[in-house]
Amino acid sequence: MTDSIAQGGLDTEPAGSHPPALRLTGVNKWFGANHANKDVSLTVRRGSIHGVIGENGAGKSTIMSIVYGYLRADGGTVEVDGRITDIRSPRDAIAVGIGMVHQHFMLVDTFTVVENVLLGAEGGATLAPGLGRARKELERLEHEYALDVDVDAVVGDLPVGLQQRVEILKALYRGADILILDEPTGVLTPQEADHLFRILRALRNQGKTIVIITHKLREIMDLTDTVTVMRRGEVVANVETASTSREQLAELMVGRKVLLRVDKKPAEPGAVVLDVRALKVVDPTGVLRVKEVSLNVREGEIVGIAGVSGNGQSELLEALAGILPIAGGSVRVHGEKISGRSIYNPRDLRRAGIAHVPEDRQKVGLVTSFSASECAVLGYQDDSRYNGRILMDHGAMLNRCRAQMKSYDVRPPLPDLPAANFSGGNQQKIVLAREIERNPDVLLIGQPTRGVDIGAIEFIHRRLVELRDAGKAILLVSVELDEILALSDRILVMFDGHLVGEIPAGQATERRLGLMMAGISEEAAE
Ligand SMILES: Nc1ncnc2c1ncn2[C@@H]1O[C@H](COP(=O)(O)OP(=O)(O)OP(=O)(O)O)[C@@H](O)[C@H]1O
Repeated sequence: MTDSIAQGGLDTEPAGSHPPALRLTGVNKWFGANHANKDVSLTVRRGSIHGVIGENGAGKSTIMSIVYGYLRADGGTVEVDGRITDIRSPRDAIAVGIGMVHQHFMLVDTFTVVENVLLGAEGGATLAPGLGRARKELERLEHEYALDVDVDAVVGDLPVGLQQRVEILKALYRGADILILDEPTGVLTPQEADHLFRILRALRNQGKTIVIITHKLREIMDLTDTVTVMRRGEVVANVETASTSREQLAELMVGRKVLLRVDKKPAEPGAVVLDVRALKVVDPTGVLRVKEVSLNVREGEIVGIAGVSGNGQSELLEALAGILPIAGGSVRVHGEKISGRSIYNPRDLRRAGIAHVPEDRQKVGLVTSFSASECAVLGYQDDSRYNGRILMDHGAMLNRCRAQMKSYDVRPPLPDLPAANFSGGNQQKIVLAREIERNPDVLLIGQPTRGVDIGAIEFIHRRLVELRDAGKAILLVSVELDEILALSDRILVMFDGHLVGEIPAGQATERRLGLMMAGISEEAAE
């Protein structure tokens, strides 16, 4: 390990230089017996972009929640601009110039951008005299950092990427010099992510300091100046980005070498298992989202659906999983028609051999107030293995959950912990374990590795390929082109509710897919 990688290796300050924007020294945090942050020390230079990476549950969100005053540390110091600061609440954090953009935005949908920004800020949203001044200041900030936000728009009408920029605007308006972003690209399309990075670079160039938590090594390499790597609550490295590589960071994160590509042999597809014809799906607001889509998935193949989010692929998956009603067309599994019943019931689908890993694990995949062991049998409650004659067999559920936690390396391996208390990636593993371990004939899987760390991605991808090699049919929806390219044997591209093309995996390139995803034919792009 080189000197620059040693812990605290970036901590040297030449005499006479500015103090760092942020310095943490020996910060500890316990949740009961769980030591979530162990003597965490890191330094962030003023006017730099600093990345924080680490496996799921490594303690990244916890340490940043301490900096922002959501959590109290059990020891250690936080210095802002060279001064030890006691941050007891987000209000204290804002007062010393720290802003935070969360994964789940904290905006009022029915308010305009200006109103949202003023909400909770000095004076409040209803003080009319402040409104005019605030609008001017917001317009100035919006313009200075090219945020492209209409300050009079109603927030609920804005796409996710713009809502995120409203959060940035809000933090800047409150005087943030240090901006912390927790997995900001998890919910963005690639285009939105590019825009966000341009904004972050502009902020840095104006002297702001950015701390970004992400799982994506490509983002770390493209964007950051320095990186902190965490593992199991500890800092294992503080490095200059220019002196490291994706491979080295992956190894530091996971503690072993990680395969950054999927190792798989060519598919040997068999008979058609899932056969979808002229499927139409209308969303709950009455909009036709899937427009006569036909596709099939055979035994032993992974079919990937690529597309910019919002083009109907999520609704397609949800309809096949029985969550959204089918407005037209047919779905057959092993030749037997399963659509068109009066009640389209997810339980019937499970009986037909379909398993589903939904895109939104928190809303659909789990009940976050339930324990992990309850979540591990969700949807399979009538299985005789867990269902006693009157009540659920708690012992059997615990054993099942423990076994799944072991084979999927869920941390912490505590079946009684509420699902809400697991980190995002570990929640995802709980859902995956439940659905994959059923050994389904058809697996419908949406965004399988969203928010999941690199070691777990390797694991999940390997599991999916094993399932394929065992002759199962897998339909994958992902907005991550890397993931689609790495896993799929055939790739279908969806645009505006239609399938606009099919490419065998060997012939797919990012450029070709990107054009099709944007609705541009290859001839037109030549
Ligand atoms: N409110 C809480 N109560 C109990 N344990 C918690 C709580 N919040 C976090 N933890 C635990 O603390 C540890 C660190 O979690 P944290 O969310 O900081 O991880 P992370 O590195 O941000 O993970 P991810 O990448 O999955 O978001 C985990 O073991 C987690 O289960």
